[in-house]
Amino acid sequence: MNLKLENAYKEYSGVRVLDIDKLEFTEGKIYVILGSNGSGKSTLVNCIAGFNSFSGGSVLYNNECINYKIRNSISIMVQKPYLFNDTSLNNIVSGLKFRKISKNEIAERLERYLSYLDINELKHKKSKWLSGGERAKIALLRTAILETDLTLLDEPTASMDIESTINAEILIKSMSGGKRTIIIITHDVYQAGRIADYVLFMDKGKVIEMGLKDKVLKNPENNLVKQLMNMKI
Ligand SMILES: Nc1ncnc2c1ncn2[C@@H]1O[C@H](COP(=O)(O)OP(=O)(O)OP(=O)(O)O)[C@@H](O)[C@H]1O
Repeated sequence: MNLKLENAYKEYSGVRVLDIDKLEFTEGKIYVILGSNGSGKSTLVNCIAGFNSFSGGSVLYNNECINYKIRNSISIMVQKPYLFNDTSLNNIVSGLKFRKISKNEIAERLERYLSYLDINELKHKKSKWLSGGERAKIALLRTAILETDLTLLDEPTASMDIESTINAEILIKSMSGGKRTIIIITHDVYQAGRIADYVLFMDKGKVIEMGLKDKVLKNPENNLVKQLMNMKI
């Protein structure tokens, strides 16, 4: 898959909160988006996924405008995931059932994906009883199991404990193996170092730095990114 944005922007009441000159995402790579609060990270992924809409500009997926058919190739775990009032397991497979995936295929994917995150005790629990980190694990599995060509993850591990975070990262890396592309938002620079191929840095709606992980994290060009990287503890 290839996703190209050009002059894509989002405005609320005339105020531009997202302003992308040119941005391209390519097949089989993990892109990590870092940046300050309110810099437009969620707006960007929500607009790509169709949860929100760009106010203008060009957004091409494999050289086509994003339409209903293409949306099936894109999945998103939003920042505050909504879980259905059902068991964890039913939440995880809900998207697959909606897409009419066969029972055998669902069983095979469940076995594969549940091996990454230990949710044995949560499987039959109703979502309303889950803790914040537990909800995040179910929401991540529900998104990952769809195996879409493009997966967008908005701070997927923000509420997870240390072990779950590392396991989630192993899952995320396995998802990208081969052709799938992952765009993930995080505030954890070390997480970016562990999983990214490319890192993007956003500020005030703009991408102020983008490049290979080592370049952006160790030798950035933008002054703000330089300052922030020097603040790392
Ligand atoms: N519906 C809305 N109406 C007006 N402003 C909005 C709306 N939704 C988002 N914004 C503004 O758009 C800007 C970008 O928000 P966004 O959620 O994309 O930031 P973010 O980089 O994901 O932040 P965080 O790191 O805090 O999650 C913010 O200033 C926010 O207040």
